[in-house]
Amino acid sequence: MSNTTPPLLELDNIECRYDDQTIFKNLSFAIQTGELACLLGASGCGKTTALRAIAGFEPVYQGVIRLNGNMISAPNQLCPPEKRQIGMVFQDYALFPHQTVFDNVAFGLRSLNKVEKKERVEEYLNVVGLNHLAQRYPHELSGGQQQRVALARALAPRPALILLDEPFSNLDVDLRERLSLEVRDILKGQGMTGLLVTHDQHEAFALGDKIGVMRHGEILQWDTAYNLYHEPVERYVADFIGKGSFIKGQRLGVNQIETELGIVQVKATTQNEIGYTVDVLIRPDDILLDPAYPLLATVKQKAFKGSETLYTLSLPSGAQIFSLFSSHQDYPIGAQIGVRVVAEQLATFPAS
Ligand SMILES: Nc1ncnc2c1ncn2[C@@H]1O[C@H](COP(=O)(O)OP(=O)(O)OP(=O)(O)O)[C@@H](O)[C@H]1O
Repeated sequence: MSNTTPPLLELDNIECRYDDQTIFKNLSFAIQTGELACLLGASGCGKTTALRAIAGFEPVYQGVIRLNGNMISAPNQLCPPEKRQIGMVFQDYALFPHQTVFDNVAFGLRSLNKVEKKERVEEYLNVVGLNHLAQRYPHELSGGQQQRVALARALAPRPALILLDEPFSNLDVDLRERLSLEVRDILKGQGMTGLLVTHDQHEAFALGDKIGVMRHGEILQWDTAYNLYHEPVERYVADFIGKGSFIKGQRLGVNQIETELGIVQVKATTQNEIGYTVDVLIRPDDILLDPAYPLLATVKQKAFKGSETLYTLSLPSGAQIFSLFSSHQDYPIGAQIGVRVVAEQLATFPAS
């Protein structure tokens, strides 16, 4: 999408507070039409507060929030939540327990007549694949089905934006991953723009086109899952996203580092001068098993993951790295195996 397209949602230097506690200052990001974005961060970093400010449940003390170019929040100016054209899906589903699935989805459709309402509810129950359960009550549904009803209810009024607040965290791990991919397909199928907040990176990876990693009310990196994983701009992001470890190296050139794993290619940076020691981020998938390679690593731990096994390997210096090998390549603890780096453009950080 061209940079000149105005974003559907724009947060411009937002500040939110609870009494005298500032949760964030100068929070800025934008979401383009049709994009699914995600705020990812540890508990307490301010994700839900940001979502509530966008929904109109929290005032802003500085900055402006715009939806479709229109100001919806500014200091002392708050467009009411029900007038924002924003749908919400909550962690606890928030379905009305004494209403059927049909009536739950019909909740936001008061402006439609009976026939239109029936058509609209059926359309969105169809979208989430639950038309056959229209007359059930929430307690007669599984957690995944309840969350699909909540999604249908949020989508039925055809909002401009949908906000999802940790929507899968009450579900078991398998279902969580399956449902997040399913919800992504549903939202993409509807051309919907969405913002998810979560502390679960797998959920964020499954759903988000763009992910903002937050810490203490600040977005450290707003990027694709691939870039957050392979090209983190901050050490915190490197640690927070995925598995990995750091090994020491000496800079030979702008994009070459000498390490005990050999000379590795890194992203060009002017961060450190030639000869300086840096920390190189090594992800498990950067390491290849190569029996012919002279560098031997010792197996310290192994965790069977089904199709792959995650090995913790110790290098001659004592530094530890992780590596994912096919589960057919089975090595006992204590075995010595040849390994080498296969990745290019590894990320480096000032030595700790
Ligand atoms: N209503 C409130 N009154 C006062 N402080 C609050 C209120 N809601 C949240 N906070 C505080 O604001 C900070 C940010 O909370 P927020 O819920 O936005 O974080 P979060 O990243 O969504 O965390 P979690 O993942 O645990 O939901 C926390 O320190 C929290 O204790």
